[in-house]
Amino acid sequence: MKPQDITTGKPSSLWIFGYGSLVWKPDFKYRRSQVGYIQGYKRRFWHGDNFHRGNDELPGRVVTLIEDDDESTWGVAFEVTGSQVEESLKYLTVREGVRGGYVTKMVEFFPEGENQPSVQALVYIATADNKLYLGPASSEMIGIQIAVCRGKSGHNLEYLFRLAEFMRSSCPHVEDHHLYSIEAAALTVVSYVLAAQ
Ligand SMILES: N[C@@H](CCC(=O)N[C@@H](CS)C(=O)NCC(=O)O)C(=O)O
Repeated sequence: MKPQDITTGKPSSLWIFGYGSLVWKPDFKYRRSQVGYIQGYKRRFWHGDNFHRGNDELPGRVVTLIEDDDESTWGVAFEVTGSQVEESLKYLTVREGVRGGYVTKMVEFFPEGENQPSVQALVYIATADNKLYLGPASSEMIGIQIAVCRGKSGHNLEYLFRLAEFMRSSCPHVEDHHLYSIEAAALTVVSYVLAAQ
């Protein structure tokens, strides 16, 4: 049972699992963070984004989680405590929910390293019934789409490259073929554009 504030009944601490922009841009105050993974999901660039990294005419591509019992997804969990709980949830409700179309779920988070106990963590997932959901496409097509999209938070390429940078630096043992094949496709587009200039 999660510790609750006896006056408000609200949780006095909460873990929030990030696997996309949250791993490099949480933008909320937290007590501590921990690299680790969740089981039963794979990360895919199958969600559309018409605000942060795209617009209505050219929606960008961002990540969501797809259920798959044989897969796991690495990212970062952030522990928020006290007033940070309400502040982070209020912020993420807008960033992830209102603007991103994500819904919340509780999952089991496994910190990296020996003998670290798992914890329950809140995660934001965009499901296939979401109006922004784009679904599967080839790495080449996703790379091209990312290479030409930008939104209010910046270029879609930044979103892709920073996630790839996080995985290489913090999870070098993880071979995320989906992520790195899209990165390679986007870099090919960028190299063609630069060569044509
Ligand atoms: N929920 C995932 C994905 C989050 C995500 O990438 N959400 C987008 C909303 S569509 C976002 O916050 N983008 C901010 C940005 O791109 O700077 C996570 O835990 O990291």
